This record gives sequence, structure tokens and C-alpha cells, in this order.
Amino acid sequence: MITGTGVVKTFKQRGKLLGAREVRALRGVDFAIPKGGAASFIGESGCGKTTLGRIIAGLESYDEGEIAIDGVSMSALKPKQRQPHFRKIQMIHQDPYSALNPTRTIHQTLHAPLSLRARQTGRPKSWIEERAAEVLTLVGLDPGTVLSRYPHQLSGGMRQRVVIARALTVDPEMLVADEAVSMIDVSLRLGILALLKDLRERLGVSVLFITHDVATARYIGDDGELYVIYRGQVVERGPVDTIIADPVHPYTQSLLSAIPVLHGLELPGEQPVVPLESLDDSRSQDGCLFAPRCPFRQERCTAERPLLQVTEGVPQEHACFYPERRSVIARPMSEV
Ligand SMILES: Nc1ncnc2c1ncn2[C@@H]1O[C@H](COP(=O)(O)OP(=O)(O)OP(=O)(O)O)[C@@H](O)[C@H]1O
Repeated sequence: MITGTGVVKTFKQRGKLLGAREVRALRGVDFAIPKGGAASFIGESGCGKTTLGRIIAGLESYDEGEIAIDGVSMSALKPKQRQPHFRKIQMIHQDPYSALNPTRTIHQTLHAPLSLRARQTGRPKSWIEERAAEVLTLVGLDPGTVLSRYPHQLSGGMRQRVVIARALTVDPEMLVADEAVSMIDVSLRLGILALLKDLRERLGVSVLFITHDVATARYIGDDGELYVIYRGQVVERGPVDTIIADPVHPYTQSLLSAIPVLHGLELPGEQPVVPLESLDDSRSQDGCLFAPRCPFRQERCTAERPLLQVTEGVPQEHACFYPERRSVIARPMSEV
């Protein structure tokens, strides 16, 4: 189980025109991803999804809050002591082209982490070859064909499978798939998603999807949890199918209205929606972060920040003072 409590991350950015400024990438995020479970972080570009994924995988530091892996608090450990814990979480990046060393064969790529593991666990050299063939088979590749090849001799989909095979060499507990299919040919995407789903079922590895596409989030299965992130804050959280069928937060509603199966879902507000680019995240803002773009905003929304909460009659957690507004666009699941 991987949990996060009140995770805060601020980046200092330096621009030629604007000088130094702070970007609040995460503003106190809580999450819990159970062993063998599935979760998706969804939100538009710049909302903080990748930063959160990198923090979970131990690739980025955080300023405040707590990350715990199987009940062990990471803040209490020195960086070197954290390594074996974070090794349980492997990240699959969106670009399988740059993730693999072009001068190494697939055999060499898999050999390095496997020989380290063999040394750590006192396994014989023969185990390295056996395990290399095993992880390739697990990801649907034929070891006899692939081991001697270089990355450029493989398709994008095959390269991503090799990246996943390399992640499996350390027997991870969780795979963090950051837009893992966005740079792959459309015809091969479903195969990679099916593979991640299959690994979850067969190996019990949990999968965290980072995506801006709710259809991808839904693919992980109806037991998956969806985290809708807006400007560094989780604004809605709950079972993926519940949220898709009945989104509460106006931001989730606008995100879902962009997916093809939900087209025609107009937000019935009268107030103009401000584009995200015009909002300045370096300045503090009172009230709901979505208020400047929200067609339903009321006076209270600009004065007070709603936190993630459960209210009567609403099955998912939401950070909106007026969840009843959702009834305007709620749809039965059969229509989704
Ligand atoms: N290393 C960094 N240095 C400075 N700012 C950063 C850094 N990494 C991320 N940011 C900023 O933090 C914010 C969140 O970025 P992040 O990449 O986590 O968003 P995202 O939702 O994953 O976006 P995308 O879908 O485009 O990858 C953005 O404003 C981004 O510019």
C-alpha cells in the first residue's frame, strides 16, 4: 500500500521576461493506492500529475507532507535508506524511444538490473538468462527474436514492452504509467493497456495511470479509483465508473464533456469560462481554485477554499460547495 498525506511541492522557475517565480505544483494531496489496486490521476496539462507520479516513484522530492510505502514513512529515512522502498515502484515513461539506450541490445538492457539482483539475492548466473526470457515472455515478446536486437530494430509498441519488462526485473509492487501510450502508434495502444491490466491480474502488481484521457483511466477496470487533479489539488476522487456516470465537480464535468462518448454535454452555466493559461499560479488565490473558470460560481466560492469531502447522497469525495448542481448533467451509466 502506497499512501500520501498532504503532499506539497513548489517549483522555482526562472524566466527571462518575468524573472523568478514560484509554481505551486501540488497543494496538499492525499492518496492511497492498495496493493494490487489501480488508480488514475487525470487532469489537464500542468495540473501536477507527473510531479505527483515522480514523487511516488521516488524520482522527485516533496516539500511538505508524507509518503508511506507499506506503512514505512519515507520522511523518517535517509535518502539511501529510501532506495529499496522506492525500488518497489517503477515508472514507465511516455517515450519508449528515449527510455532505452540505443547502443545496447535488449539482452544488455535487461542483463544490468538482473545481474545486480542476482548479486543481491545470491542467485546463480544461469538465473539471469532465465529471468530475462521470463520477463520478455510476460510482456508478450519472444525472447529468441528480441534479445539480440537493438531498440531501433523494434516498433514503438515493442520498445514500450521492453521498458515494462525491464521494470519487472526488480519484481515491483507498483507500475506508474505516465501517459505510457501517448507516443505509441494508435493501433498498438490498446495492446499496451491490455498488457498492464493483465500484469495487474496475473502478478498482483498495482498500476497507477497518469493520463489526461478518461477513456484510458476507465480501461483499468471498474475497481479503479480516479483522482481528478486541478492546479495541484485533488478536486474529485472515487470509483472511476461512478465519477464518469455522475461527475460532481464542475471541472470534472468539463473534462468529461471533452471525451467523444459524452459529446453534447454542455455546461449550462451563464458565466464565462476563463482559459487556464490566463491564471497565474505564482500568486496566491483565495477561494476555490476553479472559481475563475467555473460557470456555477457563487460568492462563497471566491472567499473560501472547498476541501475534499463526502456529503450526503454523493458517493464520491469532492471539493465543491455546490455538489447538487451536478444533477443538471448527471447521466445513467447505460448512456455513458
Ligand atoms: N522540474 C521542474 N522545474 C520547474 N517547474 C516544474 C518542473 N516540473 C514541473 N514543473 C511545473 O509544475 C507544474 C506541474 O507540472 P507537471 O508536469 O507535474 O504537470 P502535468 O499535469 O503532468 O502536465 P503534463 O500533462 O503536460 O505532463 C507545471 O506548471 C510545470 O511547469
